Amino acid sequence: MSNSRKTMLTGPIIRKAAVESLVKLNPATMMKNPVMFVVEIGMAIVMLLLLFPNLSGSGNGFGFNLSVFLILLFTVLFANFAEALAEGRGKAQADSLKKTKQEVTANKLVGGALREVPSTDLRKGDIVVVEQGEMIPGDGEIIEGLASVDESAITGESAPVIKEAGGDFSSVTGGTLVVSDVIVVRITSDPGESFIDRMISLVEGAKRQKTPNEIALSTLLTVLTLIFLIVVVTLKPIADFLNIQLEIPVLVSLLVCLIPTTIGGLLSAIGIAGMDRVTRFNVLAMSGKAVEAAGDINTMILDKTGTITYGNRMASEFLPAQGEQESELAAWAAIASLRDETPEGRSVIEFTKVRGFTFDAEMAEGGEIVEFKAETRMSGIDLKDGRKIRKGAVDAVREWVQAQGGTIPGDLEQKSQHVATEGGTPLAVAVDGRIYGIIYLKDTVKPGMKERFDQLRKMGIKTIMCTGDNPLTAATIAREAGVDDFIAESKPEDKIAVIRREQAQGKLVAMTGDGTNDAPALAQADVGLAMNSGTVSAKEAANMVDLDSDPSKIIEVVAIGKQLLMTRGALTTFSIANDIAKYFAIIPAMFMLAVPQMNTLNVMGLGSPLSAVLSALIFNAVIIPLLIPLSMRGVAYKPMSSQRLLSKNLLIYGVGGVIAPFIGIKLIDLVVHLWI
Ligand SMILES: Nc1ncnc2c1ncn2[C@@H]1O[C@H](COP(=O)(O)OP(=O)(O)OP(=O)(O)O)[C@@H](O)[C@H]1O
Ligand SMILES: [K+]
Ligand SMILES: [Mg+2]
Repeated sequence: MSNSRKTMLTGPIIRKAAVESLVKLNPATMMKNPVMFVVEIGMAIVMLLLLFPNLSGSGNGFGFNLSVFLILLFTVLFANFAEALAEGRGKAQADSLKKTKQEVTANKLVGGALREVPSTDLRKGDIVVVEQGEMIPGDGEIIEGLASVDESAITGESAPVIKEAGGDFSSVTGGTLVVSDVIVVRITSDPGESFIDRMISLVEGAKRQKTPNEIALSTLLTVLTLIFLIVVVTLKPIADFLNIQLEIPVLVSLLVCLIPTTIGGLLSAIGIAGMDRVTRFNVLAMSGKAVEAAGDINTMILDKTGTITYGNRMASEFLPAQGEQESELAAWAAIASLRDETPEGRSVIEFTKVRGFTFDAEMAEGGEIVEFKAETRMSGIDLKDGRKIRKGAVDAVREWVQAQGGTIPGDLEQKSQHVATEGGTPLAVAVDGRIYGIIYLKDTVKPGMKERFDQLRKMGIKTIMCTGDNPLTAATIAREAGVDDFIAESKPEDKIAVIRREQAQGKLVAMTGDGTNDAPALAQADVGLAMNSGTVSAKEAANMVDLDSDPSKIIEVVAIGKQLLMTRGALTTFSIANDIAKYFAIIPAMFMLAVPQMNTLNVMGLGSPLSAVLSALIFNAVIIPLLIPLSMRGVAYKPMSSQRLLSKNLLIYGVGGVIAPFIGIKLIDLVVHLWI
């Protein structure tokens, strides 16, 4: 994983955050966080009383008021610090990304000749030539050639990757380096809209918008704050009427202790840190909403090949049909694969050679290539002499042969079933109306898949495996990997159908994809994770991009999303439970201040009424920085059902939240009482 994305909380980031927390005191900024804004106003009122002591009546003395003022100031600063710290890490990443975004000279193709232009002048649709040792000047798609590209600037992965025209590995990113060969690239983004630009603004949080969940929660917190504000403000005239003296700094302290300052101070840090965890995992989420949606996923759609299995389906056996020769089957299989650049195609040629079979490569010259398509599930070549050669999914080839009036060998079914029950993929090979036999493509389920699917099941997530393979292979792999359900012989449009079906039942669906034909499904899914190696259209349709191009990462992304939602829930519970406990410290103290005979209310045995108020206020302030590490790291997460999670968290953070202030305030009071 990238070093730049592993940015730690270093000294400079912490120092910058400290300065930022002062800058954020600006009321215009504070207003965006109503809970903390109320604290700031309270602080301003107490400051006025400090400056103009005549404004209030007798008062509890300068020392007390100064203490209240300072504690309130630190309460706001702590909250600002939490947010600045969370933002700081992103800004540091953005800085390191900006360094990679240097202007380079591009070789633009204009009217058949090359012209040198600055990369910033490139527009969508321009064609550039990039040679060995040169930086790719902008995002684009290779239209000619093949090259190995060092993408470490964005992925952090130092091993170069092969990029080539056509297919699913044709997209290149500006700022990455061509380490060998030459490619012709069609630019696909205008200046300022490139992938790196988007990455920078994402990690910088420039375009950070509150997610629907966050908005709902902050609305709730604002309403709570308003209610307490009204309660506390009306307390004053009532007390005056009863001739009970309630000092303004005490009322402000009461208010600040009652309103949900802990979660109010940490809320945005939790959200930013959640996004940050995803980024450090080398996944780019286009919005916080996408990350949260990942946490709420009910259904996950996974490809078989490359996601659940390694995906390097290799030819490993030729099974000639009855009466056919293995050598002939091998030769036709190889000729059908001569121009098939898929891993499957290459492996057929490779295997034919390994087995020592020969074939006449010249036969293919002048022929018309039939590329592999997920829709037809076949590939091959139409020879110059009129013969048509195909290899592909057994049912597809069978239909193709029958359509030409050919016959189907009696043992075809049994042989392909044999391959399928072992979890392999059978490819039938045919020339015109004659089927020569079957190629056995082997693939292996990635280790640890069963455990991961078990975890998903515990989280209550249903997994559906989609594959273009036949039902028997699909069933074997599904069983081996432990997915809940599978769809075999699926075409790209079937994925959309599955997603729509699940969504119609009110489910949130996640999927991964890389090809152009995955793009509509990626857009339809609530969480669409595209592979960085994939096509531009797939990446644009998705709301997340995995820079490491590992489709099975979707499982961890869901876990990170869940952790974000849980962290927010846990700290909200803790915060509100805390406030409840504070009543017991501060309300008796208030009345004891006014009516000393009410000493029996001092259930916590606190030193004095004034030290009780200050201790509650200090606890209220320091709990914020104490919880910063938890907000940034996220609460510990074990896969289990939402129901169990909820009750577990209510127990830990609810009960813990009620108990903690009693202990904390009591301890603080022991020290504070020495001064007051
Ligand atoms: N290069 C190829 N030439 C001919 N047929 C192929 C080739 N590659 C795959 N096939 C056949 O086409 C079917 C569909 O392939 P496709 O890659 O679309 O889906 P898949 O890899 O099986 O499923 P997924 O990638 O969704 O897990 C395969 O099961 C196989 O039978
Ligand atoms: K509070
Ligand atoms: Mg595939």
